[in-house]
Amino acid sequence: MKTIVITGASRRLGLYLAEQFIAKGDRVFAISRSQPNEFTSIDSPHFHPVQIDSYDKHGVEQAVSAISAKVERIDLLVNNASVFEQDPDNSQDIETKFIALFQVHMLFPNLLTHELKRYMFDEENPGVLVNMTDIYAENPMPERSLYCSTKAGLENLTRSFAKKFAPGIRCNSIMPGPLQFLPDHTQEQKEQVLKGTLLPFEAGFHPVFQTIDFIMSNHFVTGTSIKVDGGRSICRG
Ligand SMILES: NC(=O)C1=CN([C@@H]2O[C@H](COP(=O)(O)OP(=O)(O)OC[C@H]3O[C@@H](n4cnc5c(N)ncnc54)[C@H](OP(=O)(O)O)[C@@H]3O)[C@@H](O)[C@H]2O)C=CC1
Ligand SMILES: Nc1nc2c(c(=O)[nH]1)N=C([C@H](O)[C@@H](O)CO)CN2
Repeated sequence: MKTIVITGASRRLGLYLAEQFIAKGDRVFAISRSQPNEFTSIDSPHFHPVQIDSYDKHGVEQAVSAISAKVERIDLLVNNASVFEQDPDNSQDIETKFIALFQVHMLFPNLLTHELKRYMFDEENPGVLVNMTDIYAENPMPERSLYCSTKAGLENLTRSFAKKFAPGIRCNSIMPGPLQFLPDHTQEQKEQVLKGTLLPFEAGFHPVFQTIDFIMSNHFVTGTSIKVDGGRSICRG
């Protein structure tokens, strides 16, 4: 049984990963700001919801307090929480929005990783860190510059972590493409995205689970990023 910590676990990819690892027989600490109904249907003594107030320093303290009381070893930390928002129309709102995105995409993952690394660091059996970034970290959408730049920051942090923590922790990122649209995506937006994707379909979340499984099983992979994007990153203009 492995011990897995996932942030942003209340819905979509985070929830999917939690369910998959529980189904595999692993122990999961699901960090989220809310306790969705779906959590009650995960009927396992190895499922541990960890509720936090927000993705900031206080939230890290809440998560670490709950997790450290129950673990001696963490095999995988997935920094998954994310805010997918357009840039504000009003430049006066940039500071507030930028700080919020920085907190979720960079500060929280950084602080949480540093607080939990003592449970992951083992030169004989390195723990694994996976940061969820985005293909748009490399080739940004100008209308989402705050989102893209903070995801790019998480990309860079991942490489720093790989250098800092080797050989005791292996640190990598996953850059997804269109996994699953959000409810507020219009049909036109969806068609636009898939038209610019070599494999033009919503992949769903399983390809990310498969990629994490690969990263965990391959002991010579660290400091890199794996695109799971249907070829969108070489196709989008
Ligand atoms: N879905 C896709 O097609 C793609 C996804 N990705 C990346 O993959 C990861 C998972 O994607 P997906 O499941 O769609 O992510 P979501 O947009 O569904 O958000 C995931 C989690 O992030 C937290 N979150 C969302 N909005 C906010 C907010 N405004 N303030 C604070 N926390 C928030 C929530 O955590 P909580 O549970 O605590 O509420 C939520 O469960 C993300 O890092 C995303 O950037 C990248 C490219 C494509
Ligand atoms: N936190 C999120 N980040 C991203 C999402 C999402 O739903 N939540 N979705 C994308 C996809 O690119 C989607 O918009 C289809 O293009 C990017 N990041």
